[in-house]
Amino acid sequence: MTTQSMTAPNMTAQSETSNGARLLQQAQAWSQAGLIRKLDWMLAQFFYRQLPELTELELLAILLCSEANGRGHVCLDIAATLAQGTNQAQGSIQTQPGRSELWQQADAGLKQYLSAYRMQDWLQVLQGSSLVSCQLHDQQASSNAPLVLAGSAPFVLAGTAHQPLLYMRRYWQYEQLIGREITRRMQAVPELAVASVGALLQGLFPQHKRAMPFDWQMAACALALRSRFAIITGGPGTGKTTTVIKLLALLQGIQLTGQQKPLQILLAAPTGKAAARLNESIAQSLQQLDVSALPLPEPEQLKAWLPTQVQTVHRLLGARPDSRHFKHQRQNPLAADVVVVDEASMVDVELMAALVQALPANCRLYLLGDKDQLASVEAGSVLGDLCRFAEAGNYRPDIAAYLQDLCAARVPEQFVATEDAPALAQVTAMLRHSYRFKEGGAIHQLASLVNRGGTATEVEAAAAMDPSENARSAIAVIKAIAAKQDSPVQLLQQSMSTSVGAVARTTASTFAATSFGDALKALLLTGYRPYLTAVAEFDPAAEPVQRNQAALQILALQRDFQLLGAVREGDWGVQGLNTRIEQLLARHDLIKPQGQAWYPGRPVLMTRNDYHLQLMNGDIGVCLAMQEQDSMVLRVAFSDGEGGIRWVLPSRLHSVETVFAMTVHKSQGSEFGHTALLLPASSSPVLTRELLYTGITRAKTRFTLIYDNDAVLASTIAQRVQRASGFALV
Ligand SMILES: Nc1ncnc2c1ncn2[C@@H]1O[C@H](COP(=O)(O)OP(=O)(O)OP(=O)(O)O)[C@@H](O)[C@H]1O
Repeated sequence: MTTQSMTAPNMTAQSETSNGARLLQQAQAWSQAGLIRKLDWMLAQFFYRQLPELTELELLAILLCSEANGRGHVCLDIAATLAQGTNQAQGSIQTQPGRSELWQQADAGLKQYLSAYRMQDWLQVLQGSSLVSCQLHDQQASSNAPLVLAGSAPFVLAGTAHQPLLYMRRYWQYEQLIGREITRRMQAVPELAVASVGALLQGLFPQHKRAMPFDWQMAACALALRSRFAIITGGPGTGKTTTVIKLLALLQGIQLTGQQKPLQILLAAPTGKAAARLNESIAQSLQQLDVSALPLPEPEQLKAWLPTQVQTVHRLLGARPDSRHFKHQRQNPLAADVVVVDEASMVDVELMAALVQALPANCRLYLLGDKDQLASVEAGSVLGDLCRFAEAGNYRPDIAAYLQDLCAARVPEQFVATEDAPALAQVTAMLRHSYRFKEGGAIHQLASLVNRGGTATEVEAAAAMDPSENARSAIAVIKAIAAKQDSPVQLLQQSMSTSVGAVARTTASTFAATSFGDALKALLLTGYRPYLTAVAEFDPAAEPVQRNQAALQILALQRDFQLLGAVREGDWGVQGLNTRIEQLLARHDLIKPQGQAWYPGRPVLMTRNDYHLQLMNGDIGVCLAMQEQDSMVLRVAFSDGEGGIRWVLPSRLHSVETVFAMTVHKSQGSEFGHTALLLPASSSPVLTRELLYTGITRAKTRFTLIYDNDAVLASTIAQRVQRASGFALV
């Protein structure tokens, strides 16, 4: 491909139609260069074939809208695209070395296309397009407006004239649906007998056990009680599960007091792994729940009314194989009075829309999650968008007074706002104190520092003018945290400059030796040795009970160390790492693959739900050899979530990958004893503060950051995930 083939449009001489054809030619080159996806180009081409009269700008809009969806945006933010030009477009680069020159050319070509049009041109063309329904509205428009179906055009132009947003129609409908359902639930404030509720609340949060004068966990319960929709957000270990169990106890306590039947409560999480983890922490929270001080005739009865089983959101909704549609939807809603979704940051806009549609009208919906974690892999960042008031509180004076009544403590002044503070803020609670990591503990310190972009306080973070400067100065603090004696945070600098060409020239056997430095090798060998030693000691002929116990032990040891990668592909992507780690472990006799895909000790990650095998996306299993009758066979051991083992034939596992290393995205919803995160050598759009924060917060006891240079670390801290959406509605 030549430079010329990717150059800019000639807007003047040609007719619009032939410009359209030329744009598609360019788009093909852009997709070959990795700037956009093939799908984006093909979509624009499809429309052009159907409607050859489409103008260049309409085709460009289709192309960029599709490309934006591919990067997780719900819509194309036209103003941001025009303002940021290349920066915005750079988000689509898949860090694939060797592509960069072509990519730069493609990027320059696209930039020229963008610079040829002003916002007015976009608005004019899109408003007049047969492909676009126009739903532009004034920012002040009522959020209670009924859902307008916007005809049947495949695209919808929404937002405002200053910030127009172009949607593929279905994404626009998802947003409308979610907004409408949330607004409806927030407006339907249930009747509360404040005095008796206050007594129950005081019983669950006795004064002497409160960590600080104003207990945010208690406030979260109080806020959620008065609404059919609420959000509880907070970092790891801030007590989201503990709080929601108390909230559910309160709701059932109110039922008991009023001699009503128990509420039907359903608990869900987006992945099997997250559901399994929530199952464990629910069990722990229930055990710790002290109901003795509750003003009820038989307080212990309350515990029997609390749910213990968590399912995936897909299972809850009744997913159908190979279908986007669920068993439960508007015509066949869930039988539930309360639905709680944990790890809600991982729920994408499509799944959230399916969920809210499946709720009966009076059902309460509570979302829990860490707003600062990476958003869902699919389009949308629903929790992050809905949590935009969480830091500041923004409670109206009447809500602050209500909280003071119920919690017998004043809401700190900085969190109280004016009468017209947004409705969403009144149902959002942020838990601000970590009980798992010692406050001031090194991992917690590191996570907070990264989360604030290197600034000392949240207020400074919000006001930061130069994120790069803050991020650079944060590195000295990170080094100081790691340098403390016995620090659970470790920094490991590793040269990662090996180019793809060099890798190709290196034989497989010498490659690992040259690529992993001694310190990294030592880290990996120490990390994997305990579980691989247990695999080697696994007795293939043991009785089933002993066998299961040994397998459970191996799975627990496997979770003690996990390497996380920032990207999938490239020199230091997860796929390459897994291959090289296998080679390293084989050289040290810790595994014996002998050229086979399946071998004892191979850890595998489920990449899709498999309902037949009852295995969920995110489940991790370990391959083990065992004796069956007279022959040795391989079986993969997965936890069954109830303290037992599910043994699966390797040949039945179609959607698995080796997981010595996994991506940070896949690690969401999981925790590991020692977590090591590897950042690649050069900055890329995928290296963001949210990614680093998510990686750090997977660590329970130790965290190691493997990185090449300070610059990549600084740019990772400075760069934020920004996803376009129209959730300014609630
Ligand atoms: N108010 C509290 N006082 C003392 N300990 C608490 C309190 N709240 C929570 N904890 C403890 O802190 C730990 C973390 O709590 P919990 O699991 O509820 O947090 P979480 O926010 O749900 O965590 P995760 O990050 O795993 O989602 C638990 O051991 C819990 O018992």
